[in-house]
Amino acid sequence: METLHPTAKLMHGLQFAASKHRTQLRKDNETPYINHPINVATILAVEGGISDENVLIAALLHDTVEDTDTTFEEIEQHFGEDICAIVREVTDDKTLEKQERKRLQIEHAASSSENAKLVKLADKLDNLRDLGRKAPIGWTPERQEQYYVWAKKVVDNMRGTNVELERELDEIFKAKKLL
Ligand SMILES: Nc1nc2c(ncn2[C@@H]2O[C@H](COP(=O)(O)OP(=O)(O)O)[C@@H](OP(=O)(O)OP(=O)(O)O)[C@H]2O)c(=O)[nH]1
Ligand SMILES: [Mn+2]
Repeated sequence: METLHPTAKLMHGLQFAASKHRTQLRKDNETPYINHPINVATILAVEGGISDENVLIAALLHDTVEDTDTTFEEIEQHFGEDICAIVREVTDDKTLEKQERKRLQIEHAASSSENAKLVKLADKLDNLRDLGRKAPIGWTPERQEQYYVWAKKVVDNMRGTNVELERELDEIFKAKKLL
């Protein structure tokens, strides 16, 4: 793995994530799940101006452990400990109650590494954009509103990380009268 050049490593991340998420759809029940990790990495590169491949690859892999059978050992084996550390930081512990998981995201956001904050900001931005386009099946307007309110609390604990991404997030919060 270490011998791969940066673009090859990026392509491997894309392929690994696509393979792991291959059977999954987003909660709109029509979009292939992999679109989301691709969006998160693209937001970082194109909108956030991030060129650090470790961050972009971590973005591609960010939901593999949380939402598929992927283990951190596998990530470390294939992509090394730096990328694995970022993925670890942005992975929720799914054995916890949902309320506790949501609370911990707000808390952990503040003490996260800069790289993990970047991935988390882009993750929130893509999820909020998705929500604005088409809500997940079964989400009531109240549930949608709650997601915006919670996402803002997470984002508020990561301010000062990336001007462009925070500006995009703030436009969304302003439109929802949360800012
Ligand atoms: N807006 C939106 N979200 C969808 C869709 N499909 C899947 N998701 C995922 O749903 C998660 C948010 O749903 P919740 O009910 O709040 O959380 P949960 O899945 O962890 O229980 C996000 O997970 P996450 O990536 O782990 O992010 P986050 O929970 O840290 O924000 C998001 O990626 C979709 O079509 N639209
Ligand atoms: Mn995600």
